[in-house]
Amino acid sequence: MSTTERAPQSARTAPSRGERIADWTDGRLGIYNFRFLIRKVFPDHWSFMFGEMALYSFVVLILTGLWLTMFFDPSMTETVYHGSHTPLQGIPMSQAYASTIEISFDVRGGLFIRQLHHWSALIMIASLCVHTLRHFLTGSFRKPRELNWLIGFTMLVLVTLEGFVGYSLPDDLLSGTGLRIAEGVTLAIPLVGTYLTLFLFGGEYPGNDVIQRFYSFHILLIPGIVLALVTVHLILVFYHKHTQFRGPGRTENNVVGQPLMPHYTAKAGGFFFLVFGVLALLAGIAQINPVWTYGPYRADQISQGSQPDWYMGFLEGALRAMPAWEFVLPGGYTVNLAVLIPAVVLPTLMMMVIALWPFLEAWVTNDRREHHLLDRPRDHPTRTAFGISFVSLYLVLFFGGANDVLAERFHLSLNQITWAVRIGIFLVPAVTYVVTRRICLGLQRRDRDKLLHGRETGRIRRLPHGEFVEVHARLEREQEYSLLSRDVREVLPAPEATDADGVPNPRARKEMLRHRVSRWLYGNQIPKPTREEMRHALEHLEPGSSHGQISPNGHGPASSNGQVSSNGHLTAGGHAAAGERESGQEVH
Ligand code: HEM
Ligand code: HEM
Repeated sequence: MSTTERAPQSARTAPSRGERIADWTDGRLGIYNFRFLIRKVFPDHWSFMFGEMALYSFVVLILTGLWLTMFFDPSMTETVYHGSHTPLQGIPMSQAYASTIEISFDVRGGLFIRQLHHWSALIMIASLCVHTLRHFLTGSFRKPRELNWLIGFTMLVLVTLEGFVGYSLPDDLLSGTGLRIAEGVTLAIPLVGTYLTLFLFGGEYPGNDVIQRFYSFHILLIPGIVLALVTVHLILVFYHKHTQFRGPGRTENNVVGQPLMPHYTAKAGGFFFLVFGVLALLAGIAQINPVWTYGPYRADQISQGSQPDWYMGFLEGALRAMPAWEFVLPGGYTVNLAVLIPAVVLPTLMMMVIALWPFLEAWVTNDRREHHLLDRPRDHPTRTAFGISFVSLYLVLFFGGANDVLAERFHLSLNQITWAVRIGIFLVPAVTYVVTRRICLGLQRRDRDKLLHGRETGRIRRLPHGEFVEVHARLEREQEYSLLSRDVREVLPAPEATDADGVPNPRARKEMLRHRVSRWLYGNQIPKPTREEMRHALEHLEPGSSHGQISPNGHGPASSNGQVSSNGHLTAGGHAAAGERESGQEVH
């Protein structure tokens, strides 16, 4: 029985308008059940902002794209230009091109919105590349995020395609040149190439349909799929919770950061306007895709010196570097290696490597644990070296795509540049791989050194026999803890060819392969100092300044900037509680 007496009707205050609205909405949508989201915790790290940048650019793309649909006419029907841009007066062109010129010169704010749309596309794809690289280098793709990695990867491919389809729409000379290449590449795909070309172009190139078809893909199909995938992607980020870098108070079982309301929402909101502002500034002052200078597409002309958008540069470079190889199969079927290898096989291989890497790593390590703590790139020298050498290959191909511009600007021979690119494709990634790996191992060695020999204090001490030495002090406990908590993977043991009874091991070949790949990934690492080594080292080091104690269970001191853990508790003194993931238990 309740002992609380009901307040008289007159003493109860009437619910405010806000409460009434909240009550009404809750009655229909059950929003009160989602109140736990308010305490959802987001860790803080600058590298997490690239995903947000991509997201905000996507929002700008949708808004500006909607606006452009009101003025753009995706028709290839020929018209004669009579608008306000005098150099094009009286020139026959498609309505798509004429409407793009009209958007640029006659629609109020048109050029700004077109440029905003284009700049957002460039920045979105650039942020996505950095976003992908950061996930790769920190190992955030490991269990349970493999599926989210695949979803992200699909979006990367789709958004790149969306960009290409987008800048094909204005039907100017540059877009037509790109479309001509796309047609050649589609035709070179064995078996299905001709059918695909027919589907895209509706007949002999350039046909009358391609712009109309690309338009449907561009404004409906691709953005629709990307929007759906982004939603699932973000729901999964919420569901898995964010990863975080190792540090005091951070474990595989908690998330330390700031809650969604009000901190994260305020920060994310501010960041949206920052991204929007920078994009608007670029659109306002930096010219992009001046289609009126290229002229309308004509099949007997190609655009000279103009370049595709940056994200297509690597494909163009691969095509330009490839020798003109082809052979004819019995029956008269020509296999065009000059196009097939650089534009189909190479990008497919590159994409497969990105998409399947998480599964390769999981298979090699036989690791079925969940990972919520991120690796520092140096702690995985082989993975990091592989990722950076991949980027270097991308860059070589990218510069190869600009071989004509480079030749003209630097007064070099086009053939020499092409040969440099051909050699560079093999040499640069190999050298980058070796150098990056050595740098990572060097950094690991430096970390070990800092742990065992402390940090330099800048204070010189004179010993009784006259020698001068610099005093080394113990690292700060937080840093010491972060360095010591590094996850060192073991190389899988080589399998025995036979068991104790001499029976051959049927899985020996598979296990040997696994052993070799794991040796490649995890072999030759710099070991962490052992407990004994640390104890010995600390006896000789001056005690450093400390902001906390390393707890006996090795969790280290909690962070001291007033952060909360996933269970939303803020512990006394502003220290974060290392609660169990979502369970609300405290470990400390
Ligand atoms: C990831 C999303 C998107 C990307 C990467 C993208 C990219 C592009 C690019 C690079 C262009 C060429 C712009 C230029 O003329 O210089 C373009 C044109 C266009 N886009 Fe998008 N876009 C995206 C989404 C959308 C959406 C959602 C819509 C409509 C709802 C849209 C509508 C248009 C229209 C109408 C044009 C032709 C007008 C023009 O060329 O100025 N876009 N897009
Ligand atoms: C339209 C494209 C994309 C958008 C809007 C997007 C957005 C985001 C955002 C806002 C986050 C949370 C913040 C962060 O960790 O950076 C995130 C996390 C994540 N993204 Fe993406 N992303 C996209 C594409 C990709 C791509 C291309 C990949 C990888 C191939 C990827 C893999 C991931 C993973 C694995 C996470 C979870 C990481 C963690 O919890 O630390 N995403 N994404």
